Amino acid sequence: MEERRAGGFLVDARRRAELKYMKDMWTKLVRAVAKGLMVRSDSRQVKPGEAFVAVPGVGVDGAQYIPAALEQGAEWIVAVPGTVLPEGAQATLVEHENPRAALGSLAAAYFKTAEHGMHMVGVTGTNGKTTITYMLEHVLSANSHRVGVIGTVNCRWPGFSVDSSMTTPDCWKLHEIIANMAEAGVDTVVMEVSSHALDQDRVAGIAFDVAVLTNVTQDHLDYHKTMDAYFEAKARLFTELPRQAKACVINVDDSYGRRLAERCPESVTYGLEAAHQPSMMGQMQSCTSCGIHLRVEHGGQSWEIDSPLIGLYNAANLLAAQGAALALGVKPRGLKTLEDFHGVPGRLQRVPNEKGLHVFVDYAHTPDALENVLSCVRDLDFARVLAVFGCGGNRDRAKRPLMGEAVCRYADVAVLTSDNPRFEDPEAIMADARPGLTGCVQVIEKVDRREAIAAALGAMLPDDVLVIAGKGHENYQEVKGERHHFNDFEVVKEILGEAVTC
Ligand SMILES: CC(=O)N[C@H]1[C@@H](OP(=O)(O)OP(=O)(O)OC[C@H]2O[C@@H](n3ccc(=O)[nH]c3=O)[C@H](O)[C@@H]2O)O[C@H](CO)[C@@H](O)[C@@H]1O[C@H](C)C(=O)N[C@@H](C)C(=O)N[C@H](CCC(=O)O)C(=O)O
Ligand SMILES: Nc1ncnc2c1ncn2[C@@H]1O[C@H](COP(=O)(O)OP(=O)(O)OP(=O)(O)O)[C@@H](O)[C@H]1O
Ligand SMILES: N[C@H](CCC[C@H](N)C(=O)O)C(=O)O
Repeated sequence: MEERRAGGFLVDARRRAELKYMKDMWTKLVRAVAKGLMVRSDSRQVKPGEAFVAVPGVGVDGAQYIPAALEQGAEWIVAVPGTVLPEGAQATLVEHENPRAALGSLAAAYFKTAEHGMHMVGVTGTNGKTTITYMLEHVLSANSHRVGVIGTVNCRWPGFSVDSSMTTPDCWKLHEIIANMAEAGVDTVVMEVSSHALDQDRVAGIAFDVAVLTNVTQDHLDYHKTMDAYFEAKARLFTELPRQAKACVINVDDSYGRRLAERCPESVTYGLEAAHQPSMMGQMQSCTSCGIHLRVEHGGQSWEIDSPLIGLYNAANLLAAQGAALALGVKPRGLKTLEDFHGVPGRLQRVPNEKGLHVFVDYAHTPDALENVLSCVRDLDFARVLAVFGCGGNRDRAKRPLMGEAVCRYADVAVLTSDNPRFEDPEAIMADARPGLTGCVQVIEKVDRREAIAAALGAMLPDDVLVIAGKGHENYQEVKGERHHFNDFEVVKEILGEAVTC
């Protein structure tokens, strides 16, 4: 047998022939998919003649469903090297080191993703993704782009909107949405890219023109285990070919942002702190309950933005949106349209009421977000700060006491309750958060979220402010796999005995 040394390994002729065969089969499969062959990653959906990609899942290995896919009539199986099809199987096996990435390539071939010629913008980071996508949609639409948005709240384009169940949809679905957007005449897609999605190659097959990093603070350690692994998942959007974006917009006020910027020397770096020498520098002229007045310097030019949004973190979000818009060719004078941007549903959204109470609904569900939103209202002209919060079940347990600490630091009254307990015991989740509340001025605990909101409203005095955190736009409470209708905004209005008008 002929043997040759290659890259330090012994490669025999048979293996080389096998590799060539696999490459040919892969090319044949991609061609067939480009012509309309359907690909499934769920065996239950396979129809005769189709292809099945066996994805090594987080919970279960898709390879165990190969026999089921064959029974359903799959004629192509894509699986990791070393997979053996059951005896007598008629299907063609195509080996791929990374079936999730293979699924992305096949989806791109099926939906002709690269041919649409759309601008693709990906926004990642622990907090601020949704806010920035809304800002970008606003400024780009005002500058003659036809924008489609994919994110936590919904997936939308002019004349169409559907609620989301995930921040970043599964790979095949994502390519399908992009194809639908192209058909509807969208020229720019602005999407949130979660760390889960990056880790699971849900954005495989998509070439980003612009990538934005907002910040990396504690969340999702149940999944990523360490902050470093969490950061590396996010970094894939910026540094890993072929996902690598052409223009990178990075927040260097954040320490992980600074780390990422070192790996992306050409990036637009933004920040509010001169010490970090951002290429796009924001200088706060004022930040009050009336809004933000921001001066921006970039590329030898400077301009000012007067935004009705409140909170220092929104100044950072405005910088991110501007950096991405500039990268897409918007001129500084076109950025002025951000002054008419009035906010995102469920993000520091006021609940107007006849009693004149200062009540806000917000989506803060991480320690950093709570810190940001509560410090923001603390600095405004209210008397006491009251905060209702809970921690999500089947998510990062380690963030729970830290969320409590963040609330304790800024709230005079902390109201601990439930927020999507999922498959966990809500009382046990509250017990995890409780240690963070030691030393709080006043703590109220109510496992039932409606009762918690009622208690907080009942404890309010006229000049107080109440932030109901964690659910934002969500209209459900998820318990044991079931979503029960629940919306903080509506619940406040119901408790106050008022009709919901917006
Ligand atoms: C924990 C997690 O992230 N799970 C994601 C993961 O699922 P998985 O790998 O565990 O899939 P699995 O259920 O084990 O199945 C493995 C494979 O076997 C296949 N299968 C399964 C059963 C069967 O009979 N036949 C069959 O072929 C499945 O179709 C799958 O391809 O891969 C799936 C496909 O992409 C995702 O839908 C799924 O997201 C679940 C639903 C989820 O809730 N994820 C959350 C945590 C999430 O991703 N959240 C982020 C937002 C985070 C944030 O920033 O706040 C998001 O982007 O939404
Ligand atoms: N730049 C920011 N830095 C820190 N906190 C922020 C920032 N922007 C928004 N927040 C806080 O985080 C909450 C969630 O904001 P947003 O929905 O924009 O983030 P997200 O990254 O999309 O969150 P998710 O990944 O859970 O969908 C807001 O309600 C606010 O409390
Ligand atoms: N995308 C986030 C949303 C959390 C929202 C909050 N209400 C919760 O349930 O913890 C997650 O799935 O972790």
